[in-house]
Amino acid sequence: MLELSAVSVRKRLEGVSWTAAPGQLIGVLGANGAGKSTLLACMAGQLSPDSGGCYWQQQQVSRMTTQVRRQVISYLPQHPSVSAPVSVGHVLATGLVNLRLPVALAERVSQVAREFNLTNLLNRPMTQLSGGEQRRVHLARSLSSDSALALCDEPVAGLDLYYQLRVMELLQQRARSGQLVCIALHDLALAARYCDKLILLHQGQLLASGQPMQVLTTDNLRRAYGIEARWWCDDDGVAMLPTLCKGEHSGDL
Ligand SMILES: Nc1ncnc2c1ncn2[C@@H]1O[C@H](COP(=O)(O)OP(=O)(O)OP(=O)(O)O)[C@@H](O)[C@H]1O
Repeated sequence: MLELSAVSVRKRLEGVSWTAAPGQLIGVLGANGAGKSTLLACMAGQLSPDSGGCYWQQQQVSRMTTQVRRQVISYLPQHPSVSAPVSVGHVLATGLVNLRLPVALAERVSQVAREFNLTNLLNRPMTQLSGGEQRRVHLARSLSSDSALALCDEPVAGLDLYYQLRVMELLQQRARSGQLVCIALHDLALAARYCDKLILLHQGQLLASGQPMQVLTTDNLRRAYGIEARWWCDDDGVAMLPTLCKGEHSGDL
């Protein structure tokens, strides 16, 4: 069980509380600057809260050793960086912190590469990939470990439509196999279609949480984003047409 209890972080997040059980795909939503990345970084133990706490199986994340945290939590930040000109295969292998045997490691790297259509890129340096290809490598790396909690900040940003759907399905599969997966997301239709539960932030505070259609209400969307939304749903999925609210805006444009 993941439990956030009245977490506040340097005026960027204020008193956010919620819980989530393993086996769920959780979407963290909100306008630019709402606090999504701050929340994920805090859950990953990259930022320590000023007050409150983030607990995984009753252990405070900020008090875990780095080694334990890397075994329990995989975290894909919004802007991961690779400083050295390393190959795709090398980046994938560094994500497999829980595997020690070289044969098992090599097999798992091939498997992950196949899953994310990266087999042909395994020997290429990261610096020679397109933005979307680099994103897929980072995603593959963060989802390749058998950590119990996976945190991904905007996993589908910069991906084409095929890979957006493919990645959302993979994230859903991870959740169905028992992982707790939390992602920050801007696409509300993908959130409605794939996530089990949504957390909607507004100006660093929790505006709503629950099942997608309980959270994505007209009032909440107007308040959080300054938009009106029209929805279409059928057996194949969910689509949304957003329009700006007349005479008001949630941002600072
Ligand atoms: N390193 C930092 N130091 C101080 N304030 C920061 C820092 N990073 C972000 N902030 C501020 O904290 C608030 C929340 O930022 P955060 O990155 O969590 O938003 P977000 O919801 O992820 O936004 P986006 O959708 O634009 O990625 C914003 O007001 C931002 O300006």
